[in-house]
Amino acid sequence: VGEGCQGNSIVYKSKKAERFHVKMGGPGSGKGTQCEKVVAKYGYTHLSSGDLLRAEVASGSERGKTLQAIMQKGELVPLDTVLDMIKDAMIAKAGVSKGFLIDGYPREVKQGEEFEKKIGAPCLLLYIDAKGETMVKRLMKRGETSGRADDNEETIKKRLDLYYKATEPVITFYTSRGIVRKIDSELPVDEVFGHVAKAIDDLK
Ligand SMILES: Nc1ccn([C@@H]2O[C@H](COP(=O)(O)OP(=O)(O)OP(=O)(O)O)[C@@H](O)[C@H]2O)c(=O)n1
Ligand SMILES: Nc1nc2c(ncn2[C@@H]2O[C@H](COP(=O)(O)OP(=O)(O)O)[C@@H](O)[C@H]2O)c(=O)[nH]1
Ligand SMILES: [Mg+2]
Repeated sequence: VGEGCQGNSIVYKSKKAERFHVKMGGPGSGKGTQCEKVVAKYGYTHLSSGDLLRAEVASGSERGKTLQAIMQKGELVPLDTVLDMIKDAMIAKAGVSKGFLIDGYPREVKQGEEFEKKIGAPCLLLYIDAKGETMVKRLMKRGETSGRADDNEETIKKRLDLYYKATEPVITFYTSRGIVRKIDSELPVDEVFGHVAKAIDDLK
């Protein structure tokens, strides 16, 4: 789609001057919560790779069954599957979107490289940072009502391990490009959002 700029949230800028923001951070750090607020204020299109995958599972398709087994174990779905879903969702909105907010992708450095080859380079990565113990506490609480098969103690531990091993290096990768804004997510939701909004406004 485009060319341009930088990702735990990443903002991409395309040839058409659309913007692509990427939001990253560990499971339960508050990405989804902050994305909703960004959508309300800036009107960007929110693409959560996890939500796209869960929609495929909910459809009951054969592919969804395979995905569910991977997600229940807290492992990563193959790169091409997620990238194709994001790309299709972006193409569907390309004409009408003010910009894209990509949540929970890339999960590993290789995914980031493929995203740039097929879609474009981001110009802002919002890194929503919370402590491991905070993320576990939030996810256990969310699990009381989320109905998500992966919000249980055993899978949460695996998701966190994989986050530190595979996903944190993505942040290091984009830090070297100077597009990362680290946001402290231990603060109350509205204060976190104040910092998120400032990072986005600073791009303008
Ligand atoms: N790019 C992605 C996004 C998600 N997943 C799979 O979907 C699960 C849930 O992803 P997501 O909804 O992004 O959850 P988390 O970031 O772990 O937590 P949260 O919903 O709280 O953001 C992951 O554990 C993983 O199995 C994946 O493989 N690749
Ligand atoms: N105390 C507190 N809780 C939060 C904050 N952000 C999110 N949460 C809660 O933490 C849980 C995980 O948040 P979510 O947005 O789903 O995180 P994600 O996994 O990164 O997408 C939810 O139950 C939220 O209500 C925050 O800034 N402060
Ligand atoms: Mg989420």
